[in-house]
Order: sequence, then structure tokens, then C-alpha cells
Amino acid sequence: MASVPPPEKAFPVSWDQFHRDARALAWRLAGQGDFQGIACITRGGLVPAAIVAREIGIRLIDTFCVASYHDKQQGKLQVLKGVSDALTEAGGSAGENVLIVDDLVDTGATARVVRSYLPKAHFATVYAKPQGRPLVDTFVTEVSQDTWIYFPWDTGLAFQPPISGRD
Ligand SMILES: O=P(O)(O)OC[C@H]1O[C@H](OP(=O)(O)OP(=O)(O)O)[C@H](O)[C@@H]1O
Ligand SMILES: O=c1[nH]c(=O)c2nc[nH]c2[nH]1
Ligand SMILES: [Mg+2]
Repeated sequence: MASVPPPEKAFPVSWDQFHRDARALAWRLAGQGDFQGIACITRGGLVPAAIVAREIGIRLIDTFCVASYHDKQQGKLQVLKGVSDALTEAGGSAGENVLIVDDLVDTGATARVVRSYLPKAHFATVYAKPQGRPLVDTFVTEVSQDTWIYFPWDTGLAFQPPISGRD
């Protein structure tokens, strides 16, 4: 696959902001469906899934393991693991009562593949970029397509040069 330049703009998210945004997602999801379990898309979906599960009272939580981005470059999407029988027995074989959680949708490639396994599930993300937005049922904040979202588990405190460029 030809390499495309990574997005120029940066949207850094702190732990505090992420917790608030994931809670806001839980508020939007509360009462939306009779969710019997969560399928979180690893790894990015693990953190919001923990917060949402705590807020809306779900204890059956499974992983759907997918990998596609390496060093901000989208590569071939690999499905490493699907969901377990325990989740589809409780939530329906097409995911009728399953909530899928991920941190974000960007091009929508990951969402499209996961949806093909659980077509009737409710797909929720904290952030959404315009290209992937139509694949998401519920999200909190839209971020432009030319922006890279920096999550707190990928970042640390670092010196920031002043806007003027001179220190
Ligand atoms: O809409 P898309 O263009 O498919 O991009 C969105 C996906 O990319 C990231 O996962 P990534 O593959 O980087 O793996 P990770 O969750 O382990 O970081 C992110 O967590 C989403 O799952
Ligand atoms: O940390 C991330 N930030 C992003 O904006 C993004 N898009 C796809 N995958 C991503 N991972
Ligand atoms: Mg991911």
C-alpha cells in the first residue's frame, strides 16, 4: 500500500478529558438499547469500554482484536480474534443486543470489518472523523479528517515550543 503522509493537525487528549468524553458517550448510550454485552475493539477500545461498562452496568465484556495502523500509517487490516460464543449467546448471533466500543473511527475500515461480523450491533466511539462517521451509531466529538488524535496512553508530558517559535 502506498504510504500517505500522516495528518498535520494534532488533537491531544488528556486522561481527564478522555474520561469525561467516555462518560459523555455512556450518557448517550444509556437507555438506547437492551445491551447484553460489550465487544471492545482492541486495543484502543479497551479504555472507553471499561468506562462505559461501569456507567451503564454491563459485566459481559469481550474483545474483538484488530490491528491496522503502525507508526500512524494505515496498513493491511488484520483480524486477530473475533468475539466469543458467550457474547453472541447473550447478545444475539448478529449482535442485536451487543454494544461495540472503540476509541475512534477514522477511515471506517476497522468499523466496516467488525460490523460485517456483528451487523446488528450498536457501534459507539468516543471520536469520529468524517470519513468513518456514517459507520458509527453513537459518538461524542467529531474531529477533522486531517487531524491525528493523540491518546493519553500513547503520550506523556513534553516541552512544547512557543507559537512564536522563539523561547
Ligand atoms: O477507521 P480506521 O481508519 O480503521 O481507524 C480506526 C482504528 O484505528 C485505530 O486502531 P489501530 O489499528 O491503530 O490499533 P490499536 O487500537 O491497537 O491502536 C483505532 O483504535 C481504531 O480502531
Ligand atoms: O491514535 C490514533 N489517532 C488517530 O487519529 C487515529 N486514526 C486511526 N488510528 C488512529 N490512532
Ligand atoms: Mg483500534
